[in-house]
Amino acid sequence: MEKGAAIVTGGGTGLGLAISRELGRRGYPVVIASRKQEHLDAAARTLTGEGIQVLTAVCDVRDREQVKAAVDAAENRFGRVALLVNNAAGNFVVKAEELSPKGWEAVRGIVLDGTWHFSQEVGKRWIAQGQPGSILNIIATYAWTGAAGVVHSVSAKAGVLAMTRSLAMEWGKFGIRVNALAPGIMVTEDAAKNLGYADPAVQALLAKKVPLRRLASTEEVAFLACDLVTDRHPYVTGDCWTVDGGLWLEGFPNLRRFVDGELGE
Ligand SMILES: CCCCCCCCC/C=C/C(=O)SCCNC(=O)CCNC(=O)[C@H](O)C(C)(C)COP(=O)(O)OP(=O)(O)OC[C@H]1O[C@@H](n2cnc3c(N)ncnc32)[C@H](O)[C@@H]1OP(=O)(O)O
Ligand SMILES: NC(=O)C1=CN([C@@H]2O[C@H](COP(=O)(O)OP(=O)(O)OC[C@H]3O[C@@H](n4cnc5c(N)ncnc54)[C@H](OP(=O)(O)O)[C@@H]3O)[C@@H](O)[C@H]2O)C=CC1
Repeated sequence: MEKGAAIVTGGGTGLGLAISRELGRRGYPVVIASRKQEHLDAAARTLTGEGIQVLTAVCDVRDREQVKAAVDAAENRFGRVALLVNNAAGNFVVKAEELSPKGWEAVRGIVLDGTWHFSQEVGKRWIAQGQPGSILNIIATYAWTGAAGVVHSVSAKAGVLAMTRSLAMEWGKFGIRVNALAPGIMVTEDAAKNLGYADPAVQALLAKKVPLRRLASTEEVAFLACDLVTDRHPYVTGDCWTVDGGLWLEGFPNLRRFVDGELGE
């Protein structure tokens, strides 16, 4: 039987691309949604070349109308959406006292509002259609520990974790599962640039802080993400799985020290 489609926000780059590839390998047509056509086109070429069915949707997750259009396009092309992965994010290191209202708004809008827009848009359709579904929200361990230097992202990811648990409770009776995944540090292009760890020397320092003594690959995180969002674990809902090599137990790196020039201790 044809599987419903999987929507992956931010599916053109980094972890989102790895998740899209793994879902494709598991037989799901994927809909990759993000702002930049060039990200989507490059990813679509790669995935199509690997035999995966792909639809691209140019979409800013902060804009409800664009989100609705993306879900409409997914349904028109593949009949039904079965899975949603809210992976899109924005982030940069900033001193809390210097963060501008628009900087706060940008990160909160992408992470918290974007996750809400897509979740409600697919959730209400699943309920109206009498169909089950599964949502996975990509967060970070600092959603529960807090972290210095990224107050906007921390606050938004904590909101997403609370949203995950709340929607799991409300929508369980409709057969809708809602979970979260907290990856460890991965070297993806924009994250490494925006958060200041593009330099391999900095990556080596970060790896030393991880109990498993290495950073995460997008592939290993994607594998767990796909286990959680697909029907491999049908009794898991409202939970957050961590795949970070044990880093959060040691404490997330203090990014404020990076902007204050106190790197290296
Ligand atoms: C080392 C160990 C690591 C270890 C770290 C380990 C990883 C930690 C977890 C990682 C989590 C992630 O989410 S990684 C995901 C990283 N990926 C991304 O960020 C890709 C997408 N990012 C973006 O598009 C942009 O960076 C972002 C700013 C978020 C959104 O873009 P927009 O076009 O919407 O916004 P803009 O108009 O450019 O900017 C909006 C406002 O934000 C301000 N702003 C933008 N960048 C700013 C900056 N660097 N510092 C201050 N302020 C900034 C601008 O000045 C604007 O405010 P005004 O001047 O007042 O107008
Ligand atoms: N990298 C890391 O170490 C960690 C990452 N994470 C989380 O993993 C996820 C993936 O991050 P990663 O792959 O590293 O980073 P990327 O920057 O590669 O991924 C972010 C994606 O979000 C998309 N995006 C950004 N803004 C918007 C928007 N307004 N509307 C739609 N799409 C948008 C981007 O595409 P486009 O530019 O085309 O819009 C991009 O594909 C994020 O949720 C991040 O918070 C968590 C812990 C650690």
